[in-house]
Amino acid sequence: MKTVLFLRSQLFSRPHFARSALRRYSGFTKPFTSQLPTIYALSTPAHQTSAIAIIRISGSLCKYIYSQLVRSNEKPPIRKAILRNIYLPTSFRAEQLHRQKESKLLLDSSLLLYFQAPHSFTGEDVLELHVHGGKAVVNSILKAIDSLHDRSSGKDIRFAFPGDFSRRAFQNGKFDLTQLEGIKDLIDSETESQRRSALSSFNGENKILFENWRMSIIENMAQLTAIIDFADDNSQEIDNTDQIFHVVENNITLLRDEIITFMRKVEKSTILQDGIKLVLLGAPNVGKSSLVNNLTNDDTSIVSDIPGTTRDSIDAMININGYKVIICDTAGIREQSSDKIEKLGIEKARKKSIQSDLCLFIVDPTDSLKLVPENILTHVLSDTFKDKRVIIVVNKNDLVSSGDMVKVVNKLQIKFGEKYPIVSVSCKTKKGIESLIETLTKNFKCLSQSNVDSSPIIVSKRVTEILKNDVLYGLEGFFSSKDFDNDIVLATENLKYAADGIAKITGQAIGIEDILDSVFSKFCIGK
Ligand SMILES: Nc1nc2c(ncn2[C@@H]2O[C@H](COP(=O)(O)OP(=O)(O)OP(=O)(O)O)[C@@H](O)[C@H]2O)c(=O)[nH]1
Repeated sequence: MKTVLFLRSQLFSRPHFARSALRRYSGFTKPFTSQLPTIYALSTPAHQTSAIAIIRISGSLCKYIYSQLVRSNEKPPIRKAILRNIYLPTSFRAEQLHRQKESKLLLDSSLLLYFQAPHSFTGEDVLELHVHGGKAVVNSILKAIDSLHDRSSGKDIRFAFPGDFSRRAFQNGKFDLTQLEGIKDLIDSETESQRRSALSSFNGENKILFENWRMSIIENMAQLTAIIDFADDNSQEIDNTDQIFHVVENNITLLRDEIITFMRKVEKSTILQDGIKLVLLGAPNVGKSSLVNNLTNDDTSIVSDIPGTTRDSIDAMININGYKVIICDTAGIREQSSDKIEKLGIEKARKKSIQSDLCLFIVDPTDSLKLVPENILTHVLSDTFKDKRVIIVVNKNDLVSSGDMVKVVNKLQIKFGEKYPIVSVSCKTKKGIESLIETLTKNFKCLSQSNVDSSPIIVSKRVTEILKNDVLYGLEGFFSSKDFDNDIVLATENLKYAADGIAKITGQAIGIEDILDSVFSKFCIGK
């Protein structure tokens, strides 16, 4: 019976911290973080001059700070922007008075916004100062807030640590960890596709999904626990133990498959964060560097009519139609090269093209005899290139007639078959560049999405590791209990391991301080 009690207590008594931390703050009690110091930080980039800079303050001393800075006993209006003069606070002024003769030292005239707990990002009182973005203005106001710290009179005010505001939002149940990581990803997004893929975490879609998974595991654990209960209770019999186990097994199989599909989607989407590796390959002088420059709108590569100008691979991070792309211009591959450095460059070009996600093979149609050099044909048709995405780009279409272009395309189709799309462009006139970008975008979509309709999903490395090492590990452990004659206790233990894993992801687990430290240390100050 001991086992049953153990399982039940594990099953039905949720971690106290998790329950209290995630319970939506009702507004009738103080925020869970009310005992913590009031924090402040510059929430816009530091050490930069801008029209406006935003200083954010969160905690129970917001109103006090407000009254000291505006030198008024009025209450700040809630969620209403107001223009106020900001002065050096009295405490600070006292030590400065011998230098400054004015009775009120004006620091700035700023827009102020006050959010009353719990209706703020952190769940605490929050005061935002939209000050003029000069370094001196910002520094003087930060110093002024700092001067109000006086622990002896209970005025505990300190500069925020990285991720402090988000941590409080989590502690007050405003967001779960996946949502906060989503906000971080959203802020870090450099391209449109990254922004879109951060949304599933940010808008709470993933949170709901993970919670459903956890509830499903717990429900199945409950069914198994019932078997243990009945088995121990001699007065009742349970004949269909195997049947119940079978139902649970089916449920867990479906869940495991769902999690694996989710992880595949995430894996595909990571390419959006890392950048799609696009390599340009071709004989010397076909226009590789010109194409890089056309796609980047920049002079990233040196363009010259001397064959072999690019002797090494050049990487550049560019944004093509909302996708982060690491474009690599390589040394032109030619059969005979006596130059040692050029030879090394050619070898590197081959390697880079093998490691790429997508390869653009550029050809020059003006010399149909040298259209596809033998060594390049062998390379592209080799086994290492078997599953590679390749687009054949016929450059310099301004130099050939449309009739000749048809012949060139036919010739390419004979050599490569119908496997690769062929796009004709001119880096000189820009004709066809739009259509090439369209073809590229279609390929980027396929590379980053499991199917065209599904949106890419980005979750943190922390989440994928827990899904793999805890959740799937626990579920696999459940299946292995079959080898032990459907050992129900072992099966339930494994399911619990998986459920606890999900609790770690969302932040519902006991002893999550370490997890919190690791998550929020990656945030910036002021976030
Ligand atoms: N007419 C015309 N000339 C082009 C076009 N694209 C490139 N060129 C010219 O072709 C020459 C070679 O261009 P690059 O871009 O340096 O060629 P590359 O393939 O990078 O050359 P390597 O560095 O030798 O491998 C330059 O003189 C370019 O101006 C085009 O579309 N039309």
